[in-house]
Amino acid sequence: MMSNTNLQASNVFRTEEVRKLIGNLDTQIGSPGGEMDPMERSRLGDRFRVHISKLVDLLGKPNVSDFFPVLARFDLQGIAKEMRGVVVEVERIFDCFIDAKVKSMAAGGGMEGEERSKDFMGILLELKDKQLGEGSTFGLTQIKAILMDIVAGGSNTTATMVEWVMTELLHNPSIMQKVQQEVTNVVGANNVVEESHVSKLHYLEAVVKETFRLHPPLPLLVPRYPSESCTIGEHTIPKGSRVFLNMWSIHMDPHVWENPLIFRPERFLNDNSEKFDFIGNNVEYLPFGSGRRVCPGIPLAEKMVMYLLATLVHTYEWGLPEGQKIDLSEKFGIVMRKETPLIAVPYHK
Ligand code: HEM
Repeated sequence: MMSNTNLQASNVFRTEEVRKLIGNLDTQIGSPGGEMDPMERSRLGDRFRVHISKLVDLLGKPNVSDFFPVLARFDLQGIAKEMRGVVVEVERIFDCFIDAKVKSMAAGGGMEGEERSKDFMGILLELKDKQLGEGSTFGLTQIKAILMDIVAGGSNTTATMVEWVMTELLHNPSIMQKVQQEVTNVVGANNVVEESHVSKLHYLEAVVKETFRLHPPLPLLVPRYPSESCTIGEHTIPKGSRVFLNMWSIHMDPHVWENPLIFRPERFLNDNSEKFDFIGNNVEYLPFGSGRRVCPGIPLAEKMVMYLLATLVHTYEWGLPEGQKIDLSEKFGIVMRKETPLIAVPYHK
């Protein structure tokens, strides 16, 4: 699903969404936005965002049952009950999306036929229909489970990272200017950013990498359970124990990073650009994890974050609402979000 060919084929959806966002922002020039039209709010996508955000919050909530499994059946904090409620809502929304996709595929896939059916949902429905051999149990339940993984793993993280990068850019106006200059040089002052420009935006890439270092989106990655007992340094890790890797702390290690608390994208330029990639080759920098559980969504996440940011900084000047200051505090959770959401004001250039 994340192959170059498939991502290329789904480019049209990303472009459509980014253009829609710009259309929306054009109506909010000079205002902090945030207030959504009630009709908009009731749309499926908005409901979906609320539920996914709640689901991610619940996943990261400290649960006494994790420490005393014998208490799990009592669900003392009501987390399991609340989670079941959210999952039912999300499943209902998936059902609507699946129905709509089945109808559109039956009708020939819409405007560009083949091309338009090449989104994730289209690929999964095709797999279901292909009957993956004797005894295959790949049905709607499995499709919904995969969608849950992909959407929960992909949407909140991507949105959170765009918000963190914009926060750092507003906090560092000279870096914002350099990014804008780079995008203008590559794209042209009067042209619109296309996804194909993204690979040429090296300074923006360094800004994104530095933001991932300072604000790793999954600060503890996903937990590991060693299948055999092992010894690391002086520590024995018993088989089956739950191991968390604290990437937040590794990304701040002064033995690895000079002045680790300073936002300095230059540390990711030139030779360091390849040394610190996203695919988990360097244990000092793992914003997407590493090994068998490395994030499978890296190619899509990289495209989306870069494309969206390049478009936002190229289309508008940005400021804060009157009298407000940037708040860089983090809110701990499975995804590390901002303590207070960023409210930024777009201005015409
Ligand atoms: C900026 C965006 C994203 C960030 C920072 C991010 C980060 C991560 C990290 C750190 C992990 C855990 C890796 C590990 O523990 O080794 C992970 C897992 C995962 N990510 Fe992402 N991710 C992003 C976007 C996406 C997207 C767009 C998708 C799907 C389209 C996705 C799907 C997943 C899935 C399914 C897993 C679980 C993999 C497994 O447990 O085997 N992610 N992600």
